[in-house]
Amino acid sequence: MESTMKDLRGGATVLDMDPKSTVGGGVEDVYGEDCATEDQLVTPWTVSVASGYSLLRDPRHNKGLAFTEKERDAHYLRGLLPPVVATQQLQEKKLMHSIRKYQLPIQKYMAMMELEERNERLFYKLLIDNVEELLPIVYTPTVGEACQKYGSIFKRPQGLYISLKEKGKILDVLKNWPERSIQVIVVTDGERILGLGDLGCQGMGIPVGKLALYTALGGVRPSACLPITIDVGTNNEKLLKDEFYIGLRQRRATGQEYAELLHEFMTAVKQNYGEKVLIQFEDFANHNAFELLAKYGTTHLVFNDDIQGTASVVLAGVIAALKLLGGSLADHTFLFLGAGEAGTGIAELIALEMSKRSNAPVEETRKKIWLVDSKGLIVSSRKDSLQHFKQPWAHEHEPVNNLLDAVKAIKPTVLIGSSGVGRTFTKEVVEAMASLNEKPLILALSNPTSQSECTAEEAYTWTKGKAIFASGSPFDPVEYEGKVYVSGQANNAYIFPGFGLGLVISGAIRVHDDMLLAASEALAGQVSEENYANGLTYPPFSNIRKISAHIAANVAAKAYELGLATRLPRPENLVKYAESCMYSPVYRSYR
Ligand SMILES: O=C([O-])CC(=O)C(=O)O
Ligand SMILES: [Mg+2]
Repeated sequence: MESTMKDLRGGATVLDMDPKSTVGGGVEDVYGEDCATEDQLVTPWTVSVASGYSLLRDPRHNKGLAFTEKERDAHYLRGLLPPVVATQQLQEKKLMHSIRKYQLPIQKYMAMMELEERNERLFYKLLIDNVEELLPIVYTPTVGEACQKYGSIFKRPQGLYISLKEKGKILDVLKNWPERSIQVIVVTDGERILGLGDLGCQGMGIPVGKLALYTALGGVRPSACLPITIDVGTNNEKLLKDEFYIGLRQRRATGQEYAELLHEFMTAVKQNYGEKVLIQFEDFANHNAFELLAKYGTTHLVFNDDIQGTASVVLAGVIAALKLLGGSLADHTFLFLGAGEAGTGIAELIALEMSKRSNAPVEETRKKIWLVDSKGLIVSSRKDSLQHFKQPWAHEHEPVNNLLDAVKAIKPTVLIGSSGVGRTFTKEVVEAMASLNEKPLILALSNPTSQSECTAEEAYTWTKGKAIFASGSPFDPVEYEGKVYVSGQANNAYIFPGFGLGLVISGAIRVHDDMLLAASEALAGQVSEENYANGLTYPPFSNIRKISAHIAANVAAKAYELGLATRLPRPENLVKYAESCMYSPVYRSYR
């Protein structure tokens, strides 16, 4: 490869990245990015940038003060930067210092988004090195607030907007995106953003946040990630009346009009990116979420994070919790508050795992699992009026019309909140769980924090420290009677980055339920004795890249076993292979 080439006519510069460079980079970094993408990369090492000035404004390549003297000479940067040359470590220190000075999480969020727009590698360096501190900023819960305020926060487009106006032209819209070799798309239609409801076009914050985690936690390179918001209108009256609303000002299209737009989108994605691009559905309302997954699950590589990702992370926590609770999976009785995507998705995956472990048909194992919705316990006498996804859970029982009575009647060992409605695990409900169980397992999954079924403090104080508790949004440690309780975060962020990486590195063409079980087993396997000793059923996020590599390896192994993997030959050591494929945010040096 030639060293730096310059087109003297326009002062243009060609960034010829040194694949063996160790100056701020490393062999692992450079080869790492390549191996996950071999057959899809169209722009390998050489990238044209118009001038030194535009190099500084290109977030993918900008290094700010970290450009070396040699690079400043070679790439027309002389005089465009102050004299000092800083290391990436120093830049990181400076930025963390200034982010920590902000009082409000939303200010930190905006500072992080600005950084992503200015210097992508530095953004990921911060996020990876400070994951426990910054995850609640770029992701749940702050991302929820960011979506609510997206109209005023929004500065530059961070993904693709496909609205009803683009009907008939979606393929052309996809071609407007600058990157060609996309591996993961996260798409929302904004109808059920976390537990915050219909935020229409402002839901874009969610695919952007999820994909930042794909890169930081799962190592999928940023240029292979594409956030998409499909705008079919919104039924949120407040947004419809807001003069600054950024989306289509109409009520949601439904029925055939909706289905046709989604179908055009799904077809265009496959046509433009091939059949190995992963399409992750995120925060769709129940009816569309189930329908899209069923409709496209057999023709596309699709994954619904709220149904399948949440199910896999909760199953992992339950498997891990068996060490603390005792008994086998089938010895436990589960009660859910919420029978939507998350609730029924989790219930089905637990029933499936129970069936595999105890060699019983899934129709039998489902009977260990009960769901409560807004009308009370789901029982057989309600069957005819139930939506199809609730019907498998309509067991024989007399009607029970509230959660507290359901707890008393069913006597669950595990209570799971997935309703999207906050403060529904009342003191009476939690106390009832504690009176029934030596160690009640209580999972308050709804997001963001305002929608959590109860707080960590409530769970520990109301059970007098007996509960094993985890929540979808993070809570600080709680002190109760002189002891500190640290709760786990049962959030699909543990699963989807590694799960997606596993699909990508194996070249999988379909998602299979057994891959979800494989991901759960891998995550549960990462909980250490020390974590258990602290009452934790999830490992800390500080180890997430190692965790993701294990999840990816298990998922890829399952893809090979099921004949769904296309990348051959199968690497022998899949954990090592997954690790070697992960994006590193360390700067590259330019010759
Ligand atoms: O985004 C999160 O934190 C988890 C999730 O998918 C949801 O709540 O919809
Ligand atoms: Mg979600």
